[in-house]
Amino acid sequence: MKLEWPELHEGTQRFLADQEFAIPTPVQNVVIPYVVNSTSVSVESETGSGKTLSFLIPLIELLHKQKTLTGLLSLIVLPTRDLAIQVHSVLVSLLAYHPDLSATPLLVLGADHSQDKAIDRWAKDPSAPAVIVGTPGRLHSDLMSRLKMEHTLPIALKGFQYLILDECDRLLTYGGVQSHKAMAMDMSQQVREIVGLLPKQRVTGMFSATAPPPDVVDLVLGSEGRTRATIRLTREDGPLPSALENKYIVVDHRYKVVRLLGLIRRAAVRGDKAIVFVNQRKMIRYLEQCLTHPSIAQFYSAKGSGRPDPTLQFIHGKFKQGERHAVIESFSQSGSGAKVLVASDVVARGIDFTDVTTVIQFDPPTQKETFIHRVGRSGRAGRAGENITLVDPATADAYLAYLTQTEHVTLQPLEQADEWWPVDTKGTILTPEVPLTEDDYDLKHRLAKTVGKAIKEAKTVKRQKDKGVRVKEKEAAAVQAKVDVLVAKETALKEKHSQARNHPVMEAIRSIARSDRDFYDIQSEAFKMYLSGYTHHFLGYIFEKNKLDIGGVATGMGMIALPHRLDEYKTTYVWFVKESMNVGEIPYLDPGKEKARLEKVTEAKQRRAEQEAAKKKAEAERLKAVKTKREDRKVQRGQTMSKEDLDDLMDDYKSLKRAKKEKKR
Ligand SMILES: Nc1ncnc2c1ncn2[C@@H]1O[C@H](COP(=O)(O)OP(=O)(O)OP(=O)(O)O)[C@@H](O)[C@H]1O
Repeated sequence: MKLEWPELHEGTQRFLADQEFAIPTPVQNVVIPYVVNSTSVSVESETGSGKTLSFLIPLIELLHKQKTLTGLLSLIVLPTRDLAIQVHSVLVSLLAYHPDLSATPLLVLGADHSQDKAIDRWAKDPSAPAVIVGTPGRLHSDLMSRLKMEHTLPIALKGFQYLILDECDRLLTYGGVQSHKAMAMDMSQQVREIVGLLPKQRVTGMFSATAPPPDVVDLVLGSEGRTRATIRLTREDGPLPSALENKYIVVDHRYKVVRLLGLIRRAAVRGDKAIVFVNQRKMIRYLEQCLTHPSIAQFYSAKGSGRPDPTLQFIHGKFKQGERHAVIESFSQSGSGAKVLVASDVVARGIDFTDVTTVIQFDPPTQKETFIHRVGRSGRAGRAGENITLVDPATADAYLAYLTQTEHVTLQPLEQADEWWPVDTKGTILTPEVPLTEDDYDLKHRLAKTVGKAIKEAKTVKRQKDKGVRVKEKEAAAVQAKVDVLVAKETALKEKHSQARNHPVMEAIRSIARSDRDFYDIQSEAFKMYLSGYTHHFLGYIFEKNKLDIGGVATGMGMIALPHRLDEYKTTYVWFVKESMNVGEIPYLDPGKEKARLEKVTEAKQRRAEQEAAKKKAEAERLKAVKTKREDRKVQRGQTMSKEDLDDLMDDYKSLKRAKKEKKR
């Protein structure tokens, strides 16, 4: 396939020359001519392949073709604000080369009011030519509803030409994860309603690295009588760019954080730019507290390599838009030394970070398509890149097999993995002393099933013996021997498990937890969320809740105690060494917070003491009242006998005597 730019407007040619884009990418090569000729397209093309310009360049060409530009000319819908900002900025740069096009590029985003005035101005006069880039929520419930309510939609849509749905599968379907379902269903409904309002005579472009199902495409593009093309430009042998290397490391939950420090050190030593994808934002908060702590930062230092220590940044969906934008901008800039961004999936799709060399998946993604999008943050536009996915021994085989068979992505073990552990201040590599093997893990699960059963069996035999039931001695001894063997194995394995605690990184994390209440709270929250989030996985048959090594997760996070409420997980075999300290006594480092906490503790103690004293007093009064009542009754009873009953008794006695005398006579 010969790659050359088609005949484009002179402004676009200058833009491409300035960007030094000598030839189009394959997707641009195919898509641009279709759209310029008013053919709707559904495009599936790998991450980083240049889809953005494949829809923006023809937009400009279409605008040039139009005689008069009026109202909303094109609508570009994207699933996240960051992505919308990015696409809007490319559009603005491109339009700058076309001063003769009088279309205003507007950005319509939820929780961003910087463009409110411009949007308001346009909504008041929607015949003004505009191209709108936005996210579904704000477009649907703000802009479109307003135009509908003010009956100006027909004016606004008079000159409408081109609808673009980028990351269309995310916009129109949900990823199959329950926790996100409600939100994503909402988004797809909003998008469908927006599409329903637009003129049927239009060009539509649907773009993603992971196409939605054909019925969803039909719904948007129309199945019959429309000029449309389905373009699939992914490689035959897999959906990922060929320059991407895909690797994995098997790591027990106990060593997951330790291993992450090792991989950050690897990035530092090599001067990489890496993104670490983590499933939950609370875990990101925990990692932020943990990794940026001075006692932990030493473990991933690049000391001795001649390179500076890495810069760490963090991002998740709860960051304010301004902060999010600042992090994305600063991470995108190149600089000396390694950069590591610990991120949630908020930046998994579409964000065009420059020169990301490595993607580390701390957790396997919970949504099907996310793997491809996460990995696609590196190896963009033909550059080299690598993906390192962390898998735990219990799920490794099944997960890797799933990736190969269903996603057509085969991961290779990370070479020289033994080197990539944290270091101490002298530069010595802190390899775990007792790495747990897959066999250990299997054994643990077998023991979980057999030890309890064997102990129960032995108890039944003992009970029968105690009752005098005759039990064959040989059989009883065999049952006991079985118990002894299993318990010995269990003890040895437990010992091996608990030895993981001795790793200096874990000791350092526990030491923070013992002395910093904020850290302890964040850590406990992250742990709880990790457990509940573990089940919200589209591969629930691989990531089974009752097989999760809870004790391992807690140990690996450097926890000193397990949160109380783990009832839900009682089926799991939890091996965890709890520290003897009373966690209620962990202080806040912030003097103000600690003072307030101590005051609260004192108040609570005082309140408890007062309540106790009041209770005692009430009890004493009650007892006293009961005693008095009893004594009163006794006295009362005594008085009645002497006054009335004794007289009666005497009378009875006298009359009896009299009667006897008379009888004798
Ligand atoms: N013709 C070209 N030649 C060289 N680089 C290009 C060309 N077109 C685009 N690029 C660059 O390629 C990078 C990736 O482009 P883009 O963000 O459009 O990818 P994408 O296919 O949308 O990726 P994703 O699926 O992750 O959203 C960008 O940095 C862009 O500037």
